[in-house]
Amino acid sequence: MEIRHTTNPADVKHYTTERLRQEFLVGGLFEANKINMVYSHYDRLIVGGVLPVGEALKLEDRETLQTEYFLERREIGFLHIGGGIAVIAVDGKAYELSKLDVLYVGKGRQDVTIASKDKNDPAKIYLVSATAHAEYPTRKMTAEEANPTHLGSLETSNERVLNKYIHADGIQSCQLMLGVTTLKPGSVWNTMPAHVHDRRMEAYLYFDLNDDARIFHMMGEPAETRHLVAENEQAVLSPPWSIHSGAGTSNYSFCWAMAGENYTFSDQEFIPMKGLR
Ligand SMILES: O=C[C@H](O)[C@@H](O)CC(=O)C(=O)O
Ligand SMILES: [Zn+2]
Repeated sequence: MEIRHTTNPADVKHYTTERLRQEFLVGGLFEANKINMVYSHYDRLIVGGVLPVGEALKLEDRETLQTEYFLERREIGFLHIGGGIAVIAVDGKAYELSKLDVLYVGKGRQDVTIASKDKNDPAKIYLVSATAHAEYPTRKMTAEEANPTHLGSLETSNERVLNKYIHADGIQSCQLMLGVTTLKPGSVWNTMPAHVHDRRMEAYLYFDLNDDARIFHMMGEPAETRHLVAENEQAVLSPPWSIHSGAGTSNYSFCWAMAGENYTFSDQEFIPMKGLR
């Protein structure tokens, strides 16, 4: 899989648009019959996309991980982002996922395969994996079970619903946290006021955008902001020192996932508006 190394904020402020995209933007994840993954050295988080249209695809990359099996020292979350029903088999037990369902699989499960139930109606599955030291049970959660939190307002163009799946009060994990935020029609801003959490990195996957829609994803140190222009189904790797906020040309959804220290969703430092540059 592709490896992305870490960067120093003192250097990043000198990056061109192209270099920023090379380091932080991830595209092309969803290709027929492939599991495409990117290994970030920020908290060793792996993000990936799966679009199974044939035989079940096995989760593996021995060349990169140099372990006997993928989850030997890792845990993983799968999020169904659209299309037909997905079938994820974990050591022989099959779980069916529909849109916005999440499946967590803990350390130690040796055989994980991903397929579409109907090859003519393929599923799109996004995955996020972090290193793990202990085993937690495999668990599926639907959006309804994910404890929706209502945030923002239409007046400030950021009315949205935040669903937390994998976190301290939801699906248990070692360090992985994962959820989905969906903007209401007419709302375009996510995560503003912005925040940072130097204890954890974060990865976003933007989805449910039209082909012509774009997200201007805000990143950088609060007083040194930059942006990435993202398309549908592109991911952003957000360093722990960076804000992660976006404005779209329409409403959209995004998956947010975090790994690192402090397994507490509310461990965030909000940036006062006067602190943004
Ligand atoms: O640390 C938490 C993450 O940045 C997201 O949960 C923020 C988010 O989804 C939102 O405000 O809409
Ligand atoms: Zn955050």
